[in-house]
Amino acid sequence: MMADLKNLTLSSGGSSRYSGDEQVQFIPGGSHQVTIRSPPLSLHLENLNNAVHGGSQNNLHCSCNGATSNGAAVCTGGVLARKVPNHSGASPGQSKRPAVSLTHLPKRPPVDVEFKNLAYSVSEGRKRGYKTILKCVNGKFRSGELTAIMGPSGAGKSTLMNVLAGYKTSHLSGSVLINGKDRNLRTFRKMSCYIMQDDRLLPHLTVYEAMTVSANLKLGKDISATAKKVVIEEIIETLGLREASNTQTQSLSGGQRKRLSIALELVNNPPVMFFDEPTSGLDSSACFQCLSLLKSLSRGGRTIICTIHQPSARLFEMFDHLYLLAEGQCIYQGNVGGLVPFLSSMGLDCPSYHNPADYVMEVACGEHGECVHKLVMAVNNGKCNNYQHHQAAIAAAQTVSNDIAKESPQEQTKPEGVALIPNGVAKSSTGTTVINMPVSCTTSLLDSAESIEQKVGFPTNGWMQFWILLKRTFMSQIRDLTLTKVRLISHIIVGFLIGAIYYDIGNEASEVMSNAGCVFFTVMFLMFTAMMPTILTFPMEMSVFVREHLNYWYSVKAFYLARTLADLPFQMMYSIAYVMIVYFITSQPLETERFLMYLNICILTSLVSQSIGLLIGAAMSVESGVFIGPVTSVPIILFSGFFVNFNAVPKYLKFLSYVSYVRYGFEGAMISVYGYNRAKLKCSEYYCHFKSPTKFLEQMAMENAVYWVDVVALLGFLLVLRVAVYFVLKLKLRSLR
Ligand SMILES: Nc1ncnc2c1ncn2[C@@H]1O[C@H](COP(=O)(O)OP(=O)(O)OP(=O)(O)O)[C@@H](O)[C@H]1O
Repeated sequence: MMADLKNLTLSSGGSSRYSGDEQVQFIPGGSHQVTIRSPPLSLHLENLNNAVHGGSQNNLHCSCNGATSNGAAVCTGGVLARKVPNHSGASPGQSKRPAVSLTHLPKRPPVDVEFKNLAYSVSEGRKRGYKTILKCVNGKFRSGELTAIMGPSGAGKSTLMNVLAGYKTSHLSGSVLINGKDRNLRTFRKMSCYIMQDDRLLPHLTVYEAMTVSANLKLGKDISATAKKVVIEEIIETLGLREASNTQTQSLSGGQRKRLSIALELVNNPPVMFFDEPTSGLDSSACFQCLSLLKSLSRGGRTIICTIHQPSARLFEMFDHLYLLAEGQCIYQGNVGGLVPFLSSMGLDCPSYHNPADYVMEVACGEHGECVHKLVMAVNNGKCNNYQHHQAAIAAAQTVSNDIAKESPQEQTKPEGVALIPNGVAKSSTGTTVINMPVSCTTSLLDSAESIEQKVGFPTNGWMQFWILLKRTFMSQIRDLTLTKVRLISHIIVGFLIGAIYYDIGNEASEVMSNAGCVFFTVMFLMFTAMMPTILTFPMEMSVFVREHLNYWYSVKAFYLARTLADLPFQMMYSIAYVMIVYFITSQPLETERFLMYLNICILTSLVSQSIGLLIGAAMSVESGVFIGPVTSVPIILFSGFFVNFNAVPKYLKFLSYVSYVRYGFEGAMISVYGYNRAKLKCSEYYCHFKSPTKFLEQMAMENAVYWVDVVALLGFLLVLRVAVYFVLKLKLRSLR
């Protein structure tokens, strides 16, 4: 079908106002039908062409020939045929949706990123020393350009991008210059963003809620709520997320997730945007849309840098600038069009009809001989200097326009069954391919008069960050079925089950051992139900935290405090539900004081367990955590005082009893029900050895135990573990550098 499209040439003409009703249908060979929504005439030709085809691969020069009349031109076999009106409900008098453009984003200056003699190594252990990943590379990524960093697997693409984004700072030599000046990492991190390959989003927030959190955190309190709303609306509209704005992120498609990731970062209008493999996991149509969006962003004056593996010829041509790496060295840098001539000049002729991106990857992998060294030398000797400047950059600098692809007003009147995707291609149920042209193109996003020097620090103060994150975490928890409803229900069901098993034994002298088992099970149950879900869920929250923190949304402190506090009421609710059911069904002493003591110790035990879950979740992956969590619990349980009497533990192992927090939980719970001179128990058998609760406590080696000591010990564990988690988070962030 693309071959047929090559002959289609529409030339510009008509009135100066885009009616929103025009469409040209093209039927090559009669089997396919392409509907091209016409753009406003003010649209830059190149942008238009790029947005539709990502370059000139098919030599399709689209402009609007007669497209201003209320009709459609139908081409059969490449010949324009009769125009038919777009009758999909648009009446002449119908009010049109105004073209939406990003006019309300904060003004930012254009930023060029340059690097000189950049070398980066990683330690491979004491014996093996350092491995050099980047070997003295130089380059410059300009504003207004869409730059691709390409190279074979392991060439150092991600490393170069991480270094430029400021995510890797140790074992680094050389310099990174921002608009010709040495990079100040803190200010640079504020003016750039990094969109990772895997879209790390909180699953239970809707698109709009996620955008609101981003705007509240990134725009600060100087901007009013109304202004923030305008920014959010604009971005949602512009990135084609309007229909999904009330959809939870877990239900978004791959392309929508990618666009949301971009939208979240676009809120404060960063002049530099890094993308790690933005097209991975997307189908060819979504890849095209994604790159069209990136290209549009670059045309707004931004510096867009992305790593990409092996783009199709169509996608490859969408890039303005190419930076090729092989074995940690640069083998080409310059505009995309210059690649083939450069390789030719080096005796490497790309065959006709061969994707240059494929060819250069073969070259970089050594499939055409050992030529990497030769290319590196040529680049170092300035042989690619002729291919440095790209027409697009110059055009962008002149127009400084934001031509982010937009839904055309026609979308309001789109035929049923046609899924329109802004700035891209959509398939209708009838097999018609619809290409949406951008309609908004005239907004300056970047202000070169702005200084790149900015205030250091987060956009919002610590308390505000804490408050926003607290609300967000709370909302996420409430909506998380597994985390809240299923946990609550399981606590209630198990509570009744245990109640049924140990029914009415709390005041029975002949059942004291069974009752101790009931108390011990309570502590164990609360321990595992608090720890394991945390081990499973916290790593996912961590990945979102890492992305947002590294993109300078908020501090570690604010995140951690909010996460810790948001969890408290839920954890307490589960424990209260379980303890209330079991306590009363099993007929434990009906004294308020004892009940509150029992409940208090159970809640504390569950909070300590949860802290261990946080520690494990913060320090390691889910796979390791689900093994380490239960395994480390074994000695803790063993020395709890239920299986082995404290007095029976060998002296050299006694310290393990002191570090077993379950011991304090179990001891405190036992004292709550049997301590404090509880009256003699009733005996319904001929002889009951433990009629006196004190005697039973002696048997359990708990006669000298003090309830408040257990409480203080558990509080101590809680405090130490929570502080430890904070430092593990900090260390984790440091280890990423
Ligand atoms: N911490 C590390 N320790 C040892 N080697 C490392 C470390 N980080 C990266 N490397 C190595 O550095 C090289 C470059 O890695 P990088 O991830 O930058 O490659 P890449 O070009 O992005 O590859 P891919 O396309 O497969 O993602 C690889 O050989 C990798 O094994």
